[in-house]
Amino acid sequence: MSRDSATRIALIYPELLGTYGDGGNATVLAQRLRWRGLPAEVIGVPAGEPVPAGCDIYLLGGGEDEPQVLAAEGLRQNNAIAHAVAQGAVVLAVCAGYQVIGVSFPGGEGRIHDGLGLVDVETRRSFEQPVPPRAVGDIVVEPAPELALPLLLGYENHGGRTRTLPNGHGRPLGTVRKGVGNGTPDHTDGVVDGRVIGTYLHGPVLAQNPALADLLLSWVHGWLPELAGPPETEVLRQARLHALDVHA
Ligand SMILES: NC(=O)CC[C@H](N)C(=O)O
Repeated sequence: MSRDSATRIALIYPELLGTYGDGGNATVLAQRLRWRGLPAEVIGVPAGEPVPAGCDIYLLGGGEDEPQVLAAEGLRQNNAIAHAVAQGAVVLAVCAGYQVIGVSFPGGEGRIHDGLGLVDVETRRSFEQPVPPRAVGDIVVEPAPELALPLLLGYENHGGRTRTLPNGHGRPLGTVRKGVGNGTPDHTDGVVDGRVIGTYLHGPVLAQNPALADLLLSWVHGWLPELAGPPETEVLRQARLHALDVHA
């Protein structure tokens, strides 16, 4: 079911959660709507500004430890994103953003900080000894079958490891075929709970994975016309999978 009003895409605190170009996820979503003749509005929300209610999609990107703590403190103040999720909004949160939407995460100084509690995951520097090295490099994830998506490609750069709480809601985004992801013994990456997705895939992830972008958009719009490509994306995806020796 499409609608006439512009789809509103909120890009949260890009100066704190924008280190890895994840703001490109907003560009991809807006462009894939416009290519279908549907209006889109990207609303940048600078740190310290109130998060607008009533957006369709909220995007949080990756960041360094201290900016991540500041972002969580700002967002927790009235937890506008949690209210929006309760109204049906979609959230895509990457890396630091993923950690922030969870229940708790470590700051650079090692102290544990509260997250937004949108998903039942917790992040620590490690759940095992010895503490594993930082996860840096390419990551390929086989999405959970019910998502009906092709392989997800990206890169990761994080120290934290993230696990689902006992009896927590949500399921992993998928199984890691290359890389680290959540860094848990089940070799998963990310979480999906309702319309909220967290993942360790940077890239920006939606540029390399247009099918994931369209999944998020379908949660807003229902059915959407098929939209191929752009063709170079598929060429680059195949080249990357070949270089990583990962087969679909
Ligand atoms: N790339 C990131 O967003 C890093 C997240 C977090 N600061 C960590 O290192 O685990």
